[in-house]
Amino acid sequence: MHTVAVIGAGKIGELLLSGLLRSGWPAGRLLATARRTERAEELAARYGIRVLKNEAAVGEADVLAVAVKPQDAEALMTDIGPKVPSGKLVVSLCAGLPTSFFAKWLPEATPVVRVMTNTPALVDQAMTAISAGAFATPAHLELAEEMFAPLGRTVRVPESQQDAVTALSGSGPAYFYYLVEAMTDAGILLGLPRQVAYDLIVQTAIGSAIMLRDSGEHPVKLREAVTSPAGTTISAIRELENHGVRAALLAALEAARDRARQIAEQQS
Ligand SMILES: NC(=O)C1=CN([C@@H]2O[C@H](COP(=O)(O)OP(=O)(O)OC[C@H]3O[C@@H](n4cnc5c(N)ncnc54)[C@H](O)[C@@H]3O)[C@@H](O)[C@H]2O)C=CC1
Ligand SMILES: O=C(O)[C@@H]1CCC=N1
Repeated sequence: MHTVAVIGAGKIGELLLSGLLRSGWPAGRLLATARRTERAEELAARYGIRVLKNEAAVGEADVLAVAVKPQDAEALMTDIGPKVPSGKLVVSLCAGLPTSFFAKWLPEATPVVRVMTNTPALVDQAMTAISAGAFATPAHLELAEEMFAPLGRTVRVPESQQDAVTALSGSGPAYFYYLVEAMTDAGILLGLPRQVAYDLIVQTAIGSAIMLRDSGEHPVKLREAVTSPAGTTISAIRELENHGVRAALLAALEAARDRARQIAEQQS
């Protein structure tokens, strides 16, 4: 079994650590690094893992899961890149950054796998897309899948699609939470107590999501089944169309994809 070091264990790094532990990955095979001492102590106490300095972790682990903000990746790689022994696998969780970004600092031919996961990893329902960089072999992709499969679903995509994936599923949970927040407000507008409105919409979201996953039906069919002639739903749909909600979603995801590209340009 491989030893994985989560380099920069913030929100996403902690999701990976906790997911691996829930899946039975031995604590002795997990390492983490953190910038602040209090954070290091917190992680060690919470998960019973060793939290080391970056240099010690990169020396000891076989797999380096880089989970710092993209804006912190250059400083991190300048620091640790020359100290990474050859033969390690680097798994980047960073939005925007191509695998070629990391090659600049790593020993020649170090395999890099780029992944984009999302926060439902906390409940083992993540969507993780995995791409091979130049030197990553099928065995490296399998190892990355072994790490992320316990957190939810995994899919392989060409690296050229990762910015779109980031816009769609990486940021995706935020759009659904935004929708729930806005629909709860709508319930308040219609006179419902906040908690009642919230409970109604959360259960409706869960039920709708499970139907999307399990029914095998296209979302258009599922929506048509709710939309009665001259009924209530079509009145709401007309307003969504009048307010350009579909066009807003297209523009929003394009903006997220463009921001991922911009992050890469700013860091290169
Ligand atoms: N939050 C999200 O939903 C998602 C985030 N990501 C990606 O995951 C990465 C991390 O994001 P978050 O966890 O949200 O950020 P975060 O800020 O919570 O975590 C990053 C951690 O890295 C630490 N760090 C920075 N430089 C370091 C260094 N030189 N040595 C050791 N530790 C260092 C920071 O102290 C922090 O704890 C980002 O690249 C982001 O693009 C990917 C998918 C989803
Ligand atoms: O907002 C961000 O940049 C990160 C990447 C995907 C989700 N959160």
